[in-house]
Amino acid sequence: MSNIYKALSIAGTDPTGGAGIHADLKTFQEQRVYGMAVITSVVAQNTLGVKSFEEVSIENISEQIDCVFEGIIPDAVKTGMLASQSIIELIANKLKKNEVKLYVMDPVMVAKSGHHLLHEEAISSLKALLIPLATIITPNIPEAEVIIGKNIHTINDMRNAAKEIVEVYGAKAAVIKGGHMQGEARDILYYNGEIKEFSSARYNTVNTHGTGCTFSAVITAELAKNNSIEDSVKTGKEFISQAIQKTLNLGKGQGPTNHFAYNEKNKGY
Ligand SMILES: Nc1ncnc2c1ncn2[C@@H]1O[C@H](COP(=O)(O)OP(=O)(O)O)[C@@H](O)[C@H]1O
Ligand SMILES: Cc1ncc(COP(=O)(O)O)c(N)n1
Repeated sequence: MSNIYKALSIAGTDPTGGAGIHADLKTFQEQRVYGMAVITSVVAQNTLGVKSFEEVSIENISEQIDCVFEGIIPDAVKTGMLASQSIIELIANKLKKNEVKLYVMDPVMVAKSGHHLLHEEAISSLKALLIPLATIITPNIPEAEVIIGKNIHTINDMRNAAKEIVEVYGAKAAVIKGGHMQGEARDILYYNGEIKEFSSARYNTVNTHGTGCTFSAVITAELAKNNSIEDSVKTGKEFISQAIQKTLNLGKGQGPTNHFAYNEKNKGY
């Protein structure tokens, strides 16, 4: 058997399997990376929206993380829904203590259904404590606006935001996702002083629940396999475009994406 690469997701749950930890583990598996998960928050949600969530205690999250690092050291770590300031503080300490070198930060703030998944007062610690640790941060447009405190209307605004998040807030790379714009779905990467763009057609579907989770999980899996930041984003974009285009049409509201589609196209299974 070839080398086994391992990835860890630290995030919230989705019992219907479209977003959060569930989407991340499916994605790691599709990308042939051994998947692990630490749960920060148990969310009651489905394709119609979020009903409620309960945060896991700090003590328990801390022990979950210690259990992972005691036994199986991940090659890359991603974070998704972190819910509170104290969880953010804990995760920042654990990432530092365990000398995590490849860290993908999906700064989850508000679900597509409109429900807040991060307490407002936690945003300043997210910026101060986690962004400087990130190998790459993957905000959507509303999240990037909150981070930089400016509105984003154009592709040029997206380029400036990606640059600012790296140069001012301290991430190594930033990719601003264009799912919330009109026209082509264009994502903008700023890394190493350069802007790179990744585009696809915009598919006319409501089934985009968990797109950001899945996209950042692909990037995490690809980084875990020692791929470059740019190649990892490119694969993330190809994976998510297929997953949106070949919709599964599940649920009564905003359905999940199709995690099978990328490998069905590329590997024939
Ligand atoms: N309707 C769509 N058609 C094609 N790509 C899309 C569509 N919606 C989102 N994407 C892509 O999915 C990824 C996730 O983007 P986005 O929806 O902005 O993230 P989030 O789930 O965090 O809000 C990005 O690569 C984005 O360009
Ligand atoms: C646990 C969890 N994490 C993240 C999202 C965001 O996904 P989306 O914005 O597509 O609803 C979510 N709904 N649930």
